[in-house]
Amino acid sequence: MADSEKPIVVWHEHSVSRADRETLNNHRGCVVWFTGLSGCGKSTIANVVDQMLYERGVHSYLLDGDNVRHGLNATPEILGARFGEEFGKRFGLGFSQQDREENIRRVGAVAGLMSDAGLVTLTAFVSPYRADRDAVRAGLPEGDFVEVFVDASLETCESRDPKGLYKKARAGEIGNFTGISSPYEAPENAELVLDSNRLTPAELAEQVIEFLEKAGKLKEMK
Ligand SMILES: Nc1ncnc2c1ncn2[C@@H]1O[C@H](COP(=O)(O)OS(=O)(=O)O)[C@@H](OP(=O)(O)O)[C@H]1O
Ligand SMILES: Nc1ncnc2c1ncn2[C@@H]1O[C@H](COP(=O)(O)OP(=O)(O)O)[C@@H](O)[C@H]1O
Repeated sequence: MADSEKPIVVWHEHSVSRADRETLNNHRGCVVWFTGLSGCGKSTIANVVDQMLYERGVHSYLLDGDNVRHGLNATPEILGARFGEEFGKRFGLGFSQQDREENIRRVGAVAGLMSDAGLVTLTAFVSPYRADRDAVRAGLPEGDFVEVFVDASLETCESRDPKGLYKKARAGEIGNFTGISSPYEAPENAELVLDSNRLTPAELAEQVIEFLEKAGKLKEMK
């Protein structure tokens, strides 16, 4: 590509800084990244944490895999139904390793912007590949990424199966299904491991809040 054809994008500095926004919010921003098998409890626990933060006056937002895959990172089927099959194939994200990598890259970028805006940003994605999660961590300022492994065995998740997906995956109706026909790489150095085989979502959410408090993320700044 000739130099004259290269797209030119230049970073623009904003006058309101992250520190300004954190002072206004009276707490720090960060990314709390929930990862684990489908059905391990990511959405449920993150939702309880979100509610607890809200009640404490902490500005938070939950990015949830199932929801984000309806909009920003819509699947080929959803996009195809709206804009045509060709468009869906080009821009939609499915569940191949590469599509999951791009899903997590984009979510990491959005979560980074939201924490820069001073929000405690909660994310609930299977995010099965260690390298993808580590890349999100590496792209954020030191200490911003709090990895929370929601640890539930495949047996536990399969017995919950609220959407009937494991049943379909076992029957071969869904391919590349995490834990069945696609890998899950558990974190090796997560900030927090939640025992979702034994404890309730409320107990586990309490552990997340305690961690955030100890890590100084909820500290008053005024
Ligand atoms: N093949 C396959 N593997 C895993 N999960 C599947 C699959 N197909 C559909 N689903 C449903 O999509 C949800 C996972 O989306 P994510 O964006 O979190 O996945 S990933 O991080 O890109 O791996 C996941 O949601 P949760 O059950 O809430 O985890 C499933 O409901
Ligand atoms: N710690 C837990 N103990 C028992 N049941 C749970 C727990 N966490 C979640 N559940 C239940 O398991 C199912 C799957 O939870 P969900 O939050 O949708 O998982 P994920 O988002 O990881 O797919 C739901 O029916 C939820 O009520």
